Amino acid sequence: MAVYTDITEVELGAFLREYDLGELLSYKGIAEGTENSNFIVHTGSGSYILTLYEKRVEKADLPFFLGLMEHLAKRGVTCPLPVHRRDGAVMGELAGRPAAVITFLEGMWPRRPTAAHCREVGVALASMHIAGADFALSRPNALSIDGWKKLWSGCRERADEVEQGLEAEVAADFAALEAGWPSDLPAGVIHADLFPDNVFFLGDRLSGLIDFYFACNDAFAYDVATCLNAWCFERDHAFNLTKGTALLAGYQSVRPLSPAEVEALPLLCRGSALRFMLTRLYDWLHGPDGAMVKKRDPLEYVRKMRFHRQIGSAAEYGIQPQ
Ligand SMILES: Nc1ncnc2c1ncn2[C@@H]1O[C@H](COP(=O)(O)OP(=O)(O)OP(=O)(O)O)[C@@H](O)[C@H]1O
Ligand SMILES: N[C@@H](CCO)C(=O)O
Repeated sequence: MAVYTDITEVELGAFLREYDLGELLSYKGIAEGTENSNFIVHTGSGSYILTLYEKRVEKADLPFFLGLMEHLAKRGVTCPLPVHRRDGAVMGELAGRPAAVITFLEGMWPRRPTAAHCREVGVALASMHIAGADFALSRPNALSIDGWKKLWSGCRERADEVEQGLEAEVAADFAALEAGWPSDLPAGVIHADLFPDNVFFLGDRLSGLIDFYFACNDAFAYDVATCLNAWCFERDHAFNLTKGTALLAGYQSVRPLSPAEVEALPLLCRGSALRFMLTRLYDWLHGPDGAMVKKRDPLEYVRKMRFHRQIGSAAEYGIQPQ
């Protein structure tokens, strides 16, 4: 998170009067994250997270995101619960933004993920995929190939400012991905942004998942690909096979991947790397430059795109025969 939109104590006090949370004791902006404005709020009844939804979140999608958290929590996936207002609604408006209050999850995200963390994430991801099966709402993935193209058209001309030759490199990737992108893999509700900073641990035990604001309906194996990218590379950009093996084994201990999913994995990893490279590149070139916003490096994901281009089969990620 970040803080793009600031709020006053008076505004927040008035907003919280719509809830049954007791009096406002204190609140503070949270520096982490990039997408929305988040505050930790302490009231007479406990601690909560207040989120003001910023540019990438459509107000019309909030019932999907907030309803999904409630649905998953009821099925045993630990995640924040949206707090209902006195009138039953789960969202309101604050400082001109759609806003919601969710419960505070204990735990810390792992700054240096280990293979043990990766295994737990694999288990949690597969459990989420299964728990989402009977969620009544659906939402197409706005950041699949068409969405990538829109981002690309907004930064293509300036891509070479970030890395010489990037424009041509990405154009070639688009061609390969469009030609081979699978459309018939097992699909359902996916998290779509399950990076280490969205997974909390208490010691070695996973204590919860947060940040469902990219969740959507898409191929389950695409979510696995996103996690391989986010969890299994080292700071020197090398893929860590032990971590890949652990993540995939954890996932498959709950939901085995089909042969078609395994075969598609290298292309899905490549596509997911392009997706995160593009949102990072877009933000790199277009701001935001507001207070408490840390820009993420697009080149980290350019390196991952290059890695996946030379992968021959999913065995190189550590997939074990089931
Ligand atoms: N339910 C929660 N319980 C405890 N802390 C939370 C909770 N939700 C968010 N946070 C804190 O706020 C930070 C940012 O939250 P979140 O990841 O949802 O923001 P974001 O702007 O959507 O970020 P991202 O860049 O990951 O998309 C988290 O890293 C965590 O420190
Ligand atoms: N997880 C994303 C940012 C939030 O969507 C990234 O690291 O680029």
